[in-house]
Amino acid sequence: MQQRCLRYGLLRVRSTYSRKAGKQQTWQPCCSSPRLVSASCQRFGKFVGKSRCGNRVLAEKHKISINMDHWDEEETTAATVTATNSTSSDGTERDSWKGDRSEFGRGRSRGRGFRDSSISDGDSWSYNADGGRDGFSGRGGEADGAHENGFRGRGRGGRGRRGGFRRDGDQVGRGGLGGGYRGKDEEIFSPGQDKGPDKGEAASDKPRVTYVPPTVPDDEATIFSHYESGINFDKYDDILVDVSGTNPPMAIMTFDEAALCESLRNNISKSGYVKPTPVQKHGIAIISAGRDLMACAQTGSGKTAAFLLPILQQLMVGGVAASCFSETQEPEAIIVAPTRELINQIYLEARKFAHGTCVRPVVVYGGVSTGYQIREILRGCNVLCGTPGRLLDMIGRGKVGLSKVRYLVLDEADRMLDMGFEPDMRRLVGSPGMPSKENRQTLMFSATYPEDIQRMAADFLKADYLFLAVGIVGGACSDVEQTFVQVSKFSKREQLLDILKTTGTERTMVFVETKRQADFIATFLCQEDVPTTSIHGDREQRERELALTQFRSGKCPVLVATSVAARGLDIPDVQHVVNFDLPKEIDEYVHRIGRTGRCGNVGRAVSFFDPDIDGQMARSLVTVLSKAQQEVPAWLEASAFSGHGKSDFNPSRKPFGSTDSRKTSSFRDNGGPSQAAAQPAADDEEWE
Ligand SMILES: Nc1ncnc2c1ncn2[C@@H]1O[C@H](COP(=O)(O)OP(=O)(O)OP(=O)(O)O)[C@@H](O)[C@H]1O
Repeated sequence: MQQRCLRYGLLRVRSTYSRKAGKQQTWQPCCSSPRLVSASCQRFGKFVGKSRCGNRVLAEKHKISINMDHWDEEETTAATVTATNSTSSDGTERDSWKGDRSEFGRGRSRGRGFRDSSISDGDSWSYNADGGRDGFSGRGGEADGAHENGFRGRGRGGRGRRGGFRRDGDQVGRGGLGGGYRGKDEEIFSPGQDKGPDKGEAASDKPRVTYVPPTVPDDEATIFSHYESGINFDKYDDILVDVSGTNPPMAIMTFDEAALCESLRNNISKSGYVKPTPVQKHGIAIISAGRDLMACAQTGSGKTAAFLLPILQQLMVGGVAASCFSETQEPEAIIVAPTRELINQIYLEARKFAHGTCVRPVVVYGGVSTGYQIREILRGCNVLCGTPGRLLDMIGRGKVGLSKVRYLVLDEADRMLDMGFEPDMRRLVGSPGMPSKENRQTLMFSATYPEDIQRMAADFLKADYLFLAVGIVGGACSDVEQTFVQVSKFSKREQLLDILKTTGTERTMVFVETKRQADFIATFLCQEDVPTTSIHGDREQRERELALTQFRSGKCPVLVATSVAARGLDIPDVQHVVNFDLPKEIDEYVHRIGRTGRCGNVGRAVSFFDPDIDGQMARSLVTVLSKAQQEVPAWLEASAFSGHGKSDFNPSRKPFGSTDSRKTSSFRDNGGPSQAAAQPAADDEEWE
C-alpha cells in the first residue's frame, strides 16, 4: 500500500510481520527517492525512524497513525497508514547529529523495526556467531521495557540491516565505520514522557509491555545452585573492620551464633555457606539488634545475605503472617536496587533463603508486564524487591500498602541516592503509609560511599545509625588483578581482540561507555567470530535476560555491557573484566571490576587508558591501585601528576577514606545531614 507523507513524499509501507521476528513494519519511499525512510512499529503504533539524510520520522510530529488491529491474526497484512502534517525541524535534527562524538563518527542508526526475519533464533540481538553473520538487526521502535520504565526521552531510530556494519560507501558513517552510531541527542519523546511512576507508566499512548519472564524453576537444585567460594575466602578474616556509632552490638563469628531458625540454617547450608563473611558477621548482628545501618564492604563479599538473613529471621521471630491473596498487599520489607537484573538477583537470593518458610518474596521491575507483576503481588507479599519506578507505580496503583514496612533496604545505596534516583527515594519514604525513619529500620549497602552521598543518606536513617566499613570504603576488591594498557581510541578494538583471543572461552565482561558502543563492539566481535552478546538499557527486557542467560551458560562467553551491568551482578566464573572505555567516575570503575574476583575467587581486569580521554581519572586510579596493593604503571603515575587529573581529583569527596563521614570536619561543619547535591550518574544509560 502507499501513503503520502507531507515531508518525505510517497511512502510505501511494507509489513514484515513474522512470528519469530515480531511484528514489524518498515516504511520506505517509493522508487528512487533519496530520502529513504525506514521506521518501525512495535505492536501498537509507536514508531520512529531515521532518513538517510539524518532526519527523523517521528510518529508524533508527523502524526502518522497506524491501525494494526489485524496484526495478531495475519502473517502479512497491510496496515492502514495516514500521514499528515510535518513539523519536524531539519535544523534541530542536524544540530543534534553534529553533537555526536565517537571514535566511529557519525553513522547510521539501527532499526529494530527493520529486523530481518531470517535471523533464525528469534533473538535478533543475540550476537552469537550466527547472529554476527546475519548482522545485527537494529532498533527503531521503542524497547518495551525502556519505554515503559526508565525511558528518558532518548530515541532510537532508523534502520537495521543484515550485514551489520559494512564498510562500503553508503553504509559507512561519516568519519568512520558505520554500524548505527546514534546521536546522543536523538530524543524522540518529550520530557513529559519521561519515566516515572506517575508519568511514564501511565502514559496511555505507550506500547503495553507484555513480556512475562520465564518461570524460574523451583526445584531445590535450581534454588540452591551456587558457585564455590575461592581460595582467598579465608583472607576476608584479615580485613580490617570499623564500626562507628554508639553502642554497636558484638559481631557474630559463626552462623550458629546468629541463632537463626532451623529453616534459615538449612537454607544457608544448602547454599554452601560455611562461615559468614565480615560484612555478614557485623551486619547480621547490627540488623538483628534493630539498628539502622550504612554498610560498606568490597564487591562480592556477601552483602546480600548480610541484610536478607537477619530480616528473614526477624520476620519469622515476629510471627509474620503467611501471605494470602489480597487486593492490597502490605509487605514487611522493601528492598530497592538500581537495575532490573540486580533486583531480580536479590529476589532470587531472598527466595532461596526463605525457601520452606511462610515468607513470600516478590519482585517488580520495569520491562515486564505490569499485569503479571500485579498478579504476583496480590498472591501475597512479605518482602517486596523492586526497582524504584515500578515499585512506586505499584504503590501508586494501590497494590502495595506501606503501613507494615519494618525494613527498608537500599542496595547499591550510593547509586540509589545520587541524582538519578534520589527523588524516587524521597518519594518512596514520603509515600502515604510509609513509617517514618524512627519507626522503620533503614539499611544501606554498597561497596562505595562518596562522602556527599553519606551525608545525604543520613536523611533517611535514624540519628544513631551505625556505619560499618569492611576494608577501605570505595576500595577495589583486592582479589582482582588490575592491569592498564595505554591505547589510542583507534587501536582499542584490535587490542580487545588480542585479549579475547588469549582468554578463549573464559567468561569476560567488556564494559563500554554508551549503548551504541555496546552494540557496535558486540557486532564487531561477532564478525570476528567471538561469540558475544550484549546488555544495555536500550535492549528489551527479554533480550537483556536472554543475554545474561547466554553469558551465564557460556553460549556467549563475552558480554559487552554498559554501566547497567556494573553493579551487583553475581555471575559465576567471570574471570575477566575489560574496560574498553574507562568510566568517568572512580566508583563505577570499582563496581565494574568487582564483577570478577568474587567470594574469594581471583579475577583479572584490564583497562584501556586513552590519555586524551581518561587523563582526569589517572589520580583516582593510582589511588585505587595503591590501596589495593597493586603495581602502579609508571606512565599512569606520570599522567596522574601531570596537568591531567586535576578536575576529577576532589579530595573533599574522600572516596577512599575508610571512615564514617560523621567523623569528618566537613560533615560536622555542615551540621550533619545535608542536602548536598550528589553526583549524577556518569553515563547516558537507562538504569532501570
Ligand atoms: N558466607 C558465604 N559463604 C559462601 N559464599 C557466600 C557467602 N556469602 C555470600 N556468598 C556468595 O558470594 C557471592 C557474592 O555475594 P553478593 O552478591 O552478596 O556480594 P556483594 O557484596 O553484594 O557484591 P556487590 O558489591 O558486587 O553487589 C554470591 O554468590 C553469594 O552467594
